[in-house]
Amino acid sequence: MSNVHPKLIEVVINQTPRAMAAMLVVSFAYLFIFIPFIPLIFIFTWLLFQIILAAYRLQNVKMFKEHLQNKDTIKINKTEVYFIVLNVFQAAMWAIASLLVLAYAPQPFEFVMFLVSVGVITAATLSMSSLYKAYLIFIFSLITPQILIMLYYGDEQHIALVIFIMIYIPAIILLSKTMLNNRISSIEAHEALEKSTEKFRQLSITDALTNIYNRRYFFEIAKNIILIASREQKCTALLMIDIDYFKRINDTFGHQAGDFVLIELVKSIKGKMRSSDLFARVGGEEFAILLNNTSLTKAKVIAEKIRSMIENKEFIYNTVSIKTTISIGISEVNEGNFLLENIYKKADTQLYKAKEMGRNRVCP
Ligand SMILES: Nc1nc2c(ncn2[C@@H]2O[C@H](COP(=O)(O)OP(=O)(O)OP(=O)(O)O)[C@@H](O)[C@H]2O)c(=O)[nH]1
Repeated sequence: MSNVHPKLIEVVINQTPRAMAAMLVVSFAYLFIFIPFIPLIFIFTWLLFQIILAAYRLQNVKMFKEHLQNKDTIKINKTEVYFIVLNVFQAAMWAIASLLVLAYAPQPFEFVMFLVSVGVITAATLSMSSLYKAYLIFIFSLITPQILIMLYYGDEQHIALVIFIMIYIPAIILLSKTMLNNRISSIEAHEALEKSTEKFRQLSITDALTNIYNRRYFFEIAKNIILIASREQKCTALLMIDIDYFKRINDTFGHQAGDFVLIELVKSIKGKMRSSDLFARVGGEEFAILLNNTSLTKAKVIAEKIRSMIENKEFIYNTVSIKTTISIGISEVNEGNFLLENIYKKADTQLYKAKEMGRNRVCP
């Protein structure tokens, strides 16, 4: 990414249109104040350039938006350089405005231009200090001609203003730096909060042992999937899987070996699933798989593949080989059966049947 945080660029994107509107208001005020003194051709050409510059700066903001969206670092950096160039031009326009006043308007109108520059710098502190480099270049390009003009007059009042600006500029830079640091801290705090919220969300929907979804999340999401499937008239099937005689594994090899079998079994089944399927641990050694876009016939084939894979698998725990089997009950979503509770109950009944029929089998 660019050296500047995208959120800081977003601040500039939001502020620039307002800053341009204010800049044009001040430009028109300049026109009305100095029209009696400055030749029309100069003052209107100057105003025209200000309007063109404002249009370019709005276009610059659009480019920032586009490149931020595409996360195109190189183009963001280029747009930042373009932003700085446009700001230097903007500062130059105010320098030209001051020179026109110097050349055509009587004293003490140069003070008006001085105040305008101080006003523009103050506004820029609010609108563009997020792009700090650009901001510093802008304020120095804007204030240097003013200092030179004040020094050119050289009397007490003008020198007093130079002294004022020598105090004001460091103060406003300090203020802008504080504002920038506060913005960065609040962006970082916001990001940290988003990360921990996401982490908590993940924890709240995931089973800690097997890392697949938990029962609560399964019921939450399965309802929506079934609703969409029934609306789109797509078939969906539910597999209920239970490990056979799992208690024996715990009793024979220990609880940790049981945990190991659960983890490895989940990994193996996961390898056979599509990303659109919903796989969850719904009980101690009980799992549910909602197969999206799958008919009962297809679900039977998938269930049989999973069953035989587990039957043939050796779970090697600390050099000890553990063998196990699973029983699977199936039910499908159809016109008369699209309530999750009913579908779940049906699959559970079929699972119970599979157990009764001797286990290690699929019961549709
Ligand atoms: N290691 C381990 N065991 C668990 C976990 N959750 C549940 N169990 C055990 O799973 C076993 C389930 O036993 P039962 O409900 O009797 O079922 P089973 O022995 O699998 O027999 P059938 O289901 O009838 O084939 C119990 O001993 C539970 O303690 C877990 O997270 N880790």
